[in-house]
Amino acid sequence: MREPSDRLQNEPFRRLGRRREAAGTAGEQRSSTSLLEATEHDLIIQAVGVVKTYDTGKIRVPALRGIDLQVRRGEMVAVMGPSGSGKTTLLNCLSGLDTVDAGTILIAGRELARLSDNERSEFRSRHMGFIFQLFNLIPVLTAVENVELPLLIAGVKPAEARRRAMEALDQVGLTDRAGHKPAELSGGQQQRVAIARALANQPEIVWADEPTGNLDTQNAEEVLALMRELNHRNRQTFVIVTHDPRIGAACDRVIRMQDGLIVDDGHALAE
Ligand SMILES: Nc1ncnc2c1ncn2[C@@H]1O[C@H](COP(=O)(O)OP(=O)(O)OP(=O)(O)O)[C@@H](O)[C@H]1O
Repeated sequence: MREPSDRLQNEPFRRLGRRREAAGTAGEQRSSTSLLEATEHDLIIQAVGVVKTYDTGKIRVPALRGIDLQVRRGEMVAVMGPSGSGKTTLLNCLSGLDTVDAGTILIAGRELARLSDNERSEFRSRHMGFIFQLFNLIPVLTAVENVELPLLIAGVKPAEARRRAMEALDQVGLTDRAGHKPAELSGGQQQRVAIARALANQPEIVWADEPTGNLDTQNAEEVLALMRELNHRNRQTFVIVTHDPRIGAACDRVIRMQDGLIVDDGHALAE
């Protein structure tokens, strides 16, 4: 899992380490504590100087213009900001779905950019879960088949994949809908299946891009409550891109973006 040799390899991360040493405290406590109290092991996301520019041939769009960010294990953070401010790009870059032009990103101590495509995919399937606005369920498969598919692809034996998929459906309260296809489920139920799929491999970190964007108010509230409960119960880290202020209010902190920059990392009060 974690490769100590991958960690703290460059100066910005070493500086961060020294700041924490100077603070001299270990930290199992969450939220109101500042980053200075976090141990290196506590930080599941460390990003320094991340730059991403889309080059469409005709125009160059500077989507991320120098992002520094740290997220602690078990935190639930919202990424908010105006349309086009770079939220989805940030999520895609942090999770290794997209490449960056400059800067360094460590996830659970690993620098994904240094891995081969296969290693990166394997790392993602072992350590990360993804939840998208449009659920991205496969229509011809039942709920349980949708949940177990990534496990089968990751090489988990069928019986074990089915057991874990049913357990994940149980966690999201959908055991009785395991045999239903997506079209036979409500939008909120479909998103809960997608959450079960994201959780089935027990990832350390869950990335969600507008998870309630396609849901009515009641379903959105249920999905939010579910994510919060799972975050508390399993101590999984959630990074949620959202326009929904209720999600922001329910998270441990809100990271605000504007024009490709983080203009507020939500730690101002704590530091
Ligand atoms: N594949 C792409 N090619 C070119 N430009 C892109 C691409 N993807 C995003 N962009 C541009 O990069 C900038 C950041 O986009 P991004 O989708 O990250 O913003 P966002 O904050 O998630 O927006 P929204 O809230 O509308 O989803 C925008 O100016 C967008 O037009």
